[in-house]
Amino acid sequence: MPSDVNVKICGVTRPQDITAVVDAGARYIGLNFFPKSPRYVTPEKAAELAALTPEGICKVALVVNPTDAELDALTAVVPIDMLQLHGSETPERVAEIKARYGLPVMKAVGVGGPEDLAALDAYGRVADQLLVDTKPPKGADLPGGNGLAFDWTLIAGRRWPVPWMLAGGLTSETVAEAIRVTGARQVDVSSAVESAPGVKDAALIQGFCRAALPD
Ligand SMILES: O=C(O)c1ccccc1NCC(=O)[C@H](O)[C@H](O)COP(=O)(O)O
Repeated sequence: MPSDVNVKICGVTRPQDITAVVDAGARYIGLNFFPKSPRYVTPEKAAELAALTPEGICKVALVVNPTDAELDALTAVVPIDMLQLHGSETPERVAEIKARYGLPVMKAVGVGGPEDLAALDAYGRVADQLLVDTKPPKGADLPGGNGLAFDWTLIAGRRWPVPWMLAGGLTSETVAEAIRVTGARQVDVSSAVESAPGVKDAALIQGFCRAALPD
């Protein structure tokens, strides 16, 4: 197991989730501002969670095709460290948001097949990080957080000029293999560390991080 793996626990909603993330050794938390998500938090709730998050844990704001007004309102209230764009934002919009807010931007790209790999190369030239996630199935309610994995061999050996994070259906049973196949140094999880949609489970978070992080 590589010694420099980082874990992102996405979709924290309660103070005890922050404690679980810290105790498990994860380095990122995802604050979900997508209203249709069971992990959605208001900016006010997110500000409370951010205040409980120690230095050294990266606070990532997850948004989907946000307007400038939405980002203005969010960043005025929540002290975030990174924006995660999880919609159909173009590379030009990514650059625009980076310039306007002066925050690092992680662009999520859905992978379903080899036809999706060119987008990773394009966003890898403008975003600060990539989130390599599973492309949502047709008709899915959510653009992410579906608990579905993609074929990791599609990205085996591929590299981009920016750090990247593997996501999509990872579990404590599969994350070590996913890291081995893809060479990922950062991994992201939401569904598999929940006891119910939107309810993070400390034991599952611990188990996932134990499986992903070196001894
Ligand atoms: O998690 C959500 O509900 C969500 C909703 C809308 C856009 C993105 C969303 N999640 C993005 C993430 O970064 C997830 O952690 C990632 O897609 C992996 O989720 P999972 O497959 O459930 O581990």
